[in-house]
Amino acid sequence: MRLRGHGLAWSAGGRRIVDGVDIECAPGTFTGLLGPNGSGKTSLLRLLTGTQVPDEGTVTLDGRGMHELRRRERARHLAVVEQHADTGLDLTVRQVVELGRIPHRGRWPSARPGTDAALTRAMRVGEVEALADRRWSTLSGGERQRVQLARALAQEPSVLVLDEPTNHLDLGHQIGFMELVRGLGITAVAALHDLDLAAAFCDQVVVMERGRVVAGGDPHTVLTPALLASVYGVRAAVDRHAVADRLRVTWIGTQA
Ligand SMILES: Nc1ncnc2c1ncn2[C@@H]1O[C@H](COP(=O)(O)OP(=O)(O)OP(=O)(O)O)[C@@H](O)[C@H]1O
Repeated sequence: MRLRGHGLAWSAGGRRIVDGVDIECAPGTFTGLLGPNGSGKTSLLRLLTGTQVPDEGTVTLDGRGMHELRRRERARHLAVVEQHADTGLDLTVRQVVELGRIPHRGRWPSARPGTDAALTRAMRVGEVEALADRRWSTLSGGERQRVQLARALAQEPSVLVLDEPTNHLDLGHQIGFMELVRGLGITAVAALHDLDLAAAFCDQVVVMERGRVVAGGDPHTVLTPALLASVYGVRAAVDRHAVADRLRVTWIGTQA
């Protein structure tokens, strides 16, 4: 599905947090949303998912207004992995993942646990089968992130929205997570801080600064030393790693 935000603006605390943003995520592509702390990435994602209503502008999913969709219908198309997700209840991992099935079957928990193929698949793909009977409250940060991804996968969405999904993950799981999201072949958009991961896995990156989009497009075109200096205030070299054959960002220092 095509996710599009047009002319999006949102203010809070007397300040423009998102300021005239246009963004388009083509079907089946992976978009990395980049930018310094406080630049508006989470706020923009909340507008795109319909969690927050924009003051100005529109969000559409395959041309239909996000707010025309009923909550359940929206949840059948679009899944969200938030930065600090919490269930509010002390559920087991299997129960948390099962929450993702509610939009499809309208009830929870399942009458016959283990018979839902989508649930079983999401547990397997998210690599959380071994944690199935553990209490959510006892999980590590990285384990919680993987369980939230499994819950989102259980929704069988066409669009996946992720807010800093790799921030608690070890190196192997970071790479595995990005490979997994890319391999799903669905429309995905993720706020990311790791520029190397974004360049390696995203079809396009969109860079925010003070609520505005300041650059967007192919990571290799967008992630230049000049952009990193102006947006992050960092002197950096950008080259292609000889062995990995991937774009590599090496920071040299902050700008004097
Ligand atoms: N409800 C709110 N009321 C007031 N200010 C807010 C509100 N929500 C967000 N902000 C402010 O808006 C700015 C953008 O926040 P946002 O969380 O979208 O940034 P971000 O790019 O996701 O940051 P980070 O990389 O640190 O996660 C911040 O300065 C934040 O303090």
